[in-house]
Amino acid sequence: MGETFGEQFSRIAGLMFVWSTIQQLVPYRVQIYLEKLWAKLFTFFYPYVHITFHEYTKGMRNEAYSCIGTYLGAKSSNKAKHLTGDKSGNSKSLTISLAKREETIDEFNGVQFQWKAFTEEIQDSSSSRRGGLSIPHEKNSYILVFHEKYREMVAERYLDYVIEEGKAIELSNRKRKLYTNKNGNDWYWNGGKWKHIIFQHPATFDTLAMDPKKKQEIINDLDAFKKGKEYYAKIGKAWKRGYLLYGPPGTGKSTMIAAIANYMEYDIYDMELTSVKTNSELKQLLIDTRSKSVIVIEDIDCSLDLTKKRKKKEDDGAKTEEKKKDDEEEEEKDSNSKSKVTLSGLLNFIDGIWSACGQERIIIFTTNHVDKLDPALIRRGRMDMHIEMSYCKFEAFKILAKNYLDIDSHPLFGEIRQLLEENDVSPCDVAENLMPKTDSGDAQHCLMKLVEAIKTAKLEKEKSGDKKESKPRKMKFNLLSKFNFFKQSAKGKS
Ligand SMILES: Nc1ncnc2c1ncn2[C@@H]1O[C@H](COP(=O)(O)OP(=O)(O)OP(=O)(O)O)[C@@H](O)[C@H]1O
Repeated sequence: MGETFGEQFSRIAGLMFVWSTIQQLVPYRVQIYLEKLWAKLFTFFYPYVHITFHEYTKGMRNEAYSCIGTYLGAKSSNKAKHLTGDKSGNSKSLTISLAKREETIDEFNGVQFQWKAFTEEIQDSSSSRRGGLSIPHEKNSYILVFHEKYREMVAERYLDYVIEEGKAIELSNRKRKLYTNKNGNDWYWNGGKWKHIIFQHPATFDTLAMDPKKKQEIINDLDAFKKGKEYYAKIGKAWKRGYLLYGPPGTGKSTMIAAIANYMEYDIYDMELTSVKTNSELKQLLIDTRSKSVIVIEDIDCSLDLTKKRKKKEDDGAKTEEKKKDDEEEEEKDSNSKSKVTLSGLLNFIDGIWSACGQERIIIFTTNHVDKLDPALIRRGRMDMHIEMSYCKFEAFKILAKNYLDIDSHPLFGEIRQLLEENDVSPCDVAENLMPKTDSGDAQHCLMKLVEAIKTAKLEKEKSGDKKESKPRKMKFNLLSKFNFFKQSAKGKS
């Protein structure tokens, strides 16, 4: 495979010329015989196979083309002479690709494969026919050339390898996105059902304050899921996993979502159910999501009145006809202003439709009130893991103290341990007190502040006589505002 494309083409052209001359000189019967001989001769003189990967097929962008481009760019950056560099908004670093008409050799299992970036200029004949200017546009493709004895290797291993490698490089190089189906201003919208911004959030499992054992269980589950492609295919199930995150406000449910997305290197789709009008719109939204993503429905109990129908059946038995009618009218008014997504629509969303629209997705529901949810929605198999995000106990506190104050121990730790055992304090409230307000704010000062805050909250609770109810958070932010805040502050710092 030392020849260039140019040399190969001139050899083919020579052979073609000989063949067309023969065709004109000999009778038809002899031509048929010669055709067979020609096929053998052609293979003998030119034993190479060409495979073309176009950028677009049937109007759709060909995923293989972009994976091949990424792979070749990475592999040939120190070999090919003409390369192009691109730093598009979606990529973390400079992307190198083969320049137009550039060739390169790739080696796989000791065999050499020749690649060429091919560009064909096409005149738009329809516009010139109508008297307008004919606008040239380009049709790009990559051509792979190999000796025909490697046909099997190419079909069974080499192409899979190139595409998988390309995907992996694309994944590590791309900026991840946070999508929403909600109306908003500063979102990038590409005509589909979702808009997006770049997802940047610093949360990791290291910074997440929770019981270390529980945390490890989640990490193990995610690891198993990541490696589960063959397993899910073997058992005939869609490659997806469902997590239900429940717990009081400020215990880190959204932070956990960010940590999961960062750990898995997935995009996030924040599904605002109240903006989805019908079940078919819900289905379309799901079909529009890409693999390697976390699909989140926050505060599922508030998004839809999923429990209404079930409860209504139970209550209806005890009502008078007049009361029933009044309630129905009230409900109708209510439902006109609300989403029409039903529980069964949502259940289809979780299992049925999944299999039809690709793989490798995690779906997360969050709620402050797990007891309000319909059991059908959260049964195991739909929500595979139920994760309780609870109040801050000492182990979780130590993680926050390390994150915020960079300390592993302090004389006040004993008292704090005791206070956290006796009182329900959310990690959010602990974090707020541990955050030094000025650069000179020292650990001692922050820990004292925390002790005081817990004691004051305890006294207030005792005064009001309500020992169980936790104080609701002053303001409720959705996932997008929370994550966008991190993005803005990261921008501010850079
Ligand atoms: N477990 C935790 N580990 C680390 N930080 C936490 C944790 N819980 C809360 N925080 C801090 O508190 C803030 C609020 O937490 P977060 O929004 O994740 O809670 P939430 O459970 O999603 O709350 P809500 O139910 O009100 O939406 C976070 O930005 C983070 O700084």
